Amino acid sequence: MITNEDEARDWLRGLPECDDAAMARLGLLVEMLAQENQRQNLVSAASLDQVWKRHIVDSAQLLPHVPRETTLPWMDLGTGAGFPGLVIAALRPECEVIMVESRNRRIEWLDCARIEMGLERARIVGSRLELVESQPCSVISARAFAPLDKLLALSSRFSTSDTIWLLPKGRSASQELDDLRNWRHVFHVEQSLTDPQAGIIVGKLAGGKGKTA
Ligand SMILES: C[S@@+](CC[C@H](N)C(=O)[O-])C[C@H]1O[C@@H](n2cnc3c(N)ncnc32)[C@H](O)[C@@H]1O
Repeated sequence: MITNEDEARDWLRGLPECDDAAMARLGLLVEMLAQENQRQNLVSAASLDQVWKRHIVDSAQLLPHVPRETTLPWMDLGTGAGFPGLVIAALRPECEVIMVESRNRRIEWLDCARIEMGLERARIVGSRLELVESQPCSVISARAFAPLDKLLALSSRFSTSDTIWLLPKGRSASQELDDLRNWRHVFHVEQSLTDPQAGIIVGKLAGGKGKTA
């Protein structure tokens, strides 16, 4: 278990994706986030003191659940301050990472951070998710975006039967799975990949799109 910022950075350096350039991109993100947080409330002040552990590692821990050969796009829903989308893009800059965000100031921040970090293949889609054109994605992630049933209803149209859904839910993970209603029989949690400690729900939708709620 990671207890402090040094351990968080050490954990990151252990990832196969985390070379010096990736670490530099993440360092830049942390610096820019601290500055921008004085202008707009991107993350809580308390979590900014532990930004490597609470946000960077919390985002990066999704990567080991995606086989390296997976052909992306990776779509991140409600990216907000950049989590997990910007962290994934910093660690896999060769991949197309699509970040969907609806709030104007956050869209501006995400685009500015993307440019400063040199993430040419990452894309910010500044729109409500409901209005985004459908396209199949290999990975769909969402942190603190919506309860599971609503999240699946909003975004199943981006899923195929191979799409890996990565949903960091923390302590509410098992409760959210218990509360699944409309999607209970089509959303399959890949038990072998479920990490109860981190509270990440890893799953697939049977037949791609499930039942519309
Ligand atoms: C609680 S924040 C979480 C941000 C980030 N994923 C994180 O974990 O730090 C949820 C974000 O989703 C965005 N959002 C909410 N509803 C949305 C929608 N329908 N389409 C796109 N973005 C949305 C909000 O503007 C906000 O930035």
